[in-house]
Amino acid sequence: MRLDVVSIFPEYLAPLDLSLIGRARRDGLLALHVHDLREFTSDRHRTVDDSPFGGGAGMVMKPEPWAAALDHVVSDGAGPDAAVPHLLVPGPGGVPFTQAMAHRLAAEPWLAFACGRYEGIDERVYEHAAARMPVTVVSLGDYVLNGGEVAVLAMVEAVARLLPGVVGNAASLVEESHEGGLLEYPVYTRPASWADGDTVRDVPPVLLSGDHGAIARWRHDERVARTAARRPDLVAVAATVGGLDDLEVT
Ligand SMILES: N#Cc1c(N)n[nH]c1-c1ccc2c(Cl)cn(Cc3cccnc3)c2c1
Repeated sequence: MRLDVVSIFPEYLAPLDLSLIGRARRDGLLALHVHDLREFTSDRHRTVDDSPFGGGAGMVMKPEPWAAALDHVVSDGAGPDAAVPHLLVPGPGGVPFTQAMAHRLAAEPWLAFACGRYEGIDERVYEHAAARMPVTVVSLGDYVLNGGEVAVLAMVEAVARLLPGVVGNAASLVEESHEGGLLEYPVYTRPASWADGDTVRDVPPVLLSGDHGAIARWRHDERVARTAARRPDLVAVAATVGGLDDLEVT
C-alpha cells in the first residue's frame, strides 16, 4: 500500500516512523510519502492561508498550493495503469471513521490524506480533487481538533495494522473492540492472585481452567455485557443485524 500525506506540519507525522508502522515501512509492506504543503507555494512568504470571503473568524487555506500538492501526489505515484489515490480529508463535518471503513481502506492500493488547518480548506480544492480522484471527508468523532494531522495519524494506524504482516499475530485482530460490533473482553496476566495493598484481586477462575470452550463463552459474554454497558448504541445496531440474540439487557 502507498500512503501520501500532505501537511504544513510534516513533522507531525514522525510517529509513523515508530513501532509497528515504522517496521511495516522498513519491511516494504507500506510506502509512506509525506509532503510539505509549503513546498507548493509560489510566493516568497510561502503563504498557505488567507482571510475568508464573507468575513468570519480565522483564516482559510488557499486553493492554489493544495491543487499543486495534490497534482504532484497523483503524478508522483502514477504508474503505467494511471491509477489515482483515494483522497481522505479529515474534517469535523466528515463521515464517521469506523473500523468497517478502516477495513475497506486497507483493501485499497493507494490512499492520500490532506491535513488541513485554520478554519478549513477552500471548498474549490475538494472540487479540484474530486475531478481527479475519489474524495472522502472523514471525521474521527464529535469533538474538535485544530487540524487534520492527529486524525490522519489515527486513520493511518487503524488502516495499516490491518495489512497482512503488520501485526505479528493476526488472530489478535479478530476479537478487538469494534470487530463484529462488540467491544473487547477484559484481559489478565500473572499474577493469578494480586495483593493490591489490603485488597486481593484474583483472575476469573475460568481463565485458569484450561477449558477453552468455557473460556470462549466467558469472553463472548463479557464482550456482550461491556458493549451493553458502555456502548448501547452499538447494541442497537448489532441487535438489528441479529448479532446479539443472546443479549439480556436488564
Ligand atoms: N477529522 C477531524 C476532526 C475532528 N474530529 N475534530 N476536528 C477535526 C478537524 C479536521 C480537520 C480540520 C481542519 Cl482542515 C481545520 N480544523 C480546525 C477546525 C475546527 C473547528 C471548525 N473547523 C475547523 C480541523 C479540525
